[in-house]
Amino acid sequence: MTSHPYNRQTPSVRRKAAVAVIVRQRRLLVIRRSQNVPAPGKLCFPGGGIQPNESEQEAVVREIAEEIGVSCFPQQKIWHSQTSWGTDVAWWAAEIAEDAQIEINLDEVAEYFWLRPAELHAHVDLLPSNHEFLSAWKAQTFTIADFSDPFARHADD
Ligand SMILES: Nc1nc2c([nH]c(=O)n2[C@@H]2O[C@H](COP(=O)(O)OP(=O)(O)OP(=O)(O)O)[C@@H](O)[C@H]2O)c(=O)[nH]1
Repeated sequence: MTSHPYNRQTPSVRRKAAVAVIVRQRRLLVIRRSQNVPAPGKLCFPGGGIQPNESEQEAVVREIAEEIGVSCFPQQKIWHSQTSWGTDVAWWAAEIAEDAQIEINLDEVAEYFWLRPAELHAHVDLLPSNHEFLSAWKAQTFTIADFSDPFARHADD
């Protein structure tokens, strides 16, 4: 038996999740998970499980409202993966208003940051499945609009 935080899931039930990749000035909106949820203290994108009869976009909108208190606008599905613990994850590029006031829900989120992709990739607390996402982005498996060459040093960094 391993002690993986997601091992509480029944193997026969394939969970589905959707997350929001929100970019501002070449930085990604990242949350640190609270101590009350699985994988406490890990860094990841806002998002969560898709409920029955809910689309991926609807799940993104609901989870972002619940976790960081803002309206979000899913733009494009950029990637899809399956975690080592058997969850299907849909990765959505999404936007929030420039003047959106982020208010985290402390039950679920300990803090939030805007991080460059390279900073996130190197972060010791990054959720393992998000390493795979960043590696796939680096390998240009997918692209994100207005954010080409995400791992290159940039004059504004
Ligand atoms: N929120 C979030 N979940 C992610 C990311 N990457 C990733 O593999 N996941 C996986 O997606 C699944 C849903 O995450 P979650 O634990 O935030 O969802 P949730 O709050 O709805 O959990 P629950 O359905 O048990 O209440 C988990 O298996 C989680 O590990 C990410 O960047 N953000």
